[in-house]
Amino acid sequence: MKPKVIVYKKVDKKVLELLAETCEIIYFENLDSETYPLFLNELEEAQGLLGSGLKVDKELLDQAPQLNIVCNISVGYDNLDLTALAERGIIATNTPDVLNDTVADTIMGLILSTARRIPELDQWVKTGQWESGLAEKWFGVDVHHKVLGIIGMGGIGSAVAKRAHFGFDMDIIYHNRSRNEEAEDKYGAVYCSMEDLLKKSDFVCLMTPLTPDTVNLIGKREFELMKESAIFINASRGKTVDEEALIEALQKGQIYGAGLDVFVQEPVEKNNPLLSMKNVVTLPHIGSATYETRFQMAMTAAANLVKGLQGETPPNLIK
Ligand SMILES: NC(=O)C1=CN([C@@H]2O[C@H](COP(=O)(O)OP(=O)(O)OC[C@H]3O[C@@H](n4cnc5c(N)ncnc54)[C@H](OP(=O)(O)O)[C@@H]3O)[C@@H](O)[C@H]2O)C=CC1
Ligand SMILES: O=CC(=O)O
Repeated sequence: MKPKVIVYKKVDKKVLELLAETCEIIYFENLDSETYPLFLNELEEAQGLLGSGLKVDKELLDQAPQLNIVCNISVGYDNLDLTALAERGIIATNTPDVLNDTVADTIMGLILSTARRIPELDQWVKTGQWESGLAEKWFGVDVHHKVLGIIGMGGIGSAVAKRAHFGFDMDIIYHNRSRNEEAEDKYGAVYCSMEDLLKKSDFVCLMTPLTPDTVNLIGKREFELMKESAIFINASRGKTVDEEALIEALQKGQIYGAGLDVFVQEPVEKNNPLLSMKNVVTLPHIGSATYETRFQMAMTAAANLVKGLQGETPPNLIK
């Protein structure tokens, strides 16, 4: 008998075909108030779970006595309670690397659109306000030849460094808990302390995972250390930043602007002050959201699931 797996996210039919070779699939294109109770019913017998964003905690796992493997269609896995999974002998996987270039493109987009005020000027043109030459008050700031500080020089951070170094002649500085010699060799990235990075960077790009160590990694003190001309970019997770402190730093003019793909609460609350700031560019967590990359991520997750259920070590096992 084929093992039963639940796919709880819309995926390409090729992904379902791959899974169908070895699994019985219960498919929910998304989980909402209507489908969630049905999902819970199926969980009772499920041996595998494939999707993204679902909070997999003790409470959920108590309803999944047959579960062997949880496969995230994402590189981040802060939605998983790894201790609860380990206690039950359930393995988990993610999808690193396949999304690095796409997320790095999104980050470069945030850097450029914040520095050059692209969304603001787009609105200015479309609302018929372009009636004469461009006054200086609409000027932006340069990106090229500036200092880019990357906090979290991993897969995505390195792909950002590559673009910034080769494409924009930027000087790259970075902070991790350990050195990334490959990024140093390839992109001339210079390792520095967090404090130095914050003081020296024209663009501060946060790209760490969300872990107990990185909750509110950037807060009041960190914004105070940044240059007044600094642009802060976050595409990691909303909770790596103290959002109140970010709002305050922007309101006080402690930093020049921010480009944000992630928020503490997603979807972001309509009354979040960040949404009414002209010097803040916001995106709805689209880092990896291209057809090609989401397809690759789902295929990677499916390959992990198949291997795991065959009793082999999946390629992207979370340790
Ligand atoms: N906006 C979006 O759509 C997306 C967001 N993401 C987010 O980006 C995160 C990073 O992804 P990825 O680059 O693949 O991950 P990697 O694991 O490749 O890189 C993470 C980097 O963060 C560093 N890091 C971890 N903890 C700390 C810390 N406490 N202080 C300083 N540096 C730290 C690590 O270095 P070291 O261990 O040496 O400290 C590592 O270099 C994901 O976990 C996810 O949350 C990912 C994809 C899309
Ligand atoms: O946020 C997306 C991810 O892949 O992690």
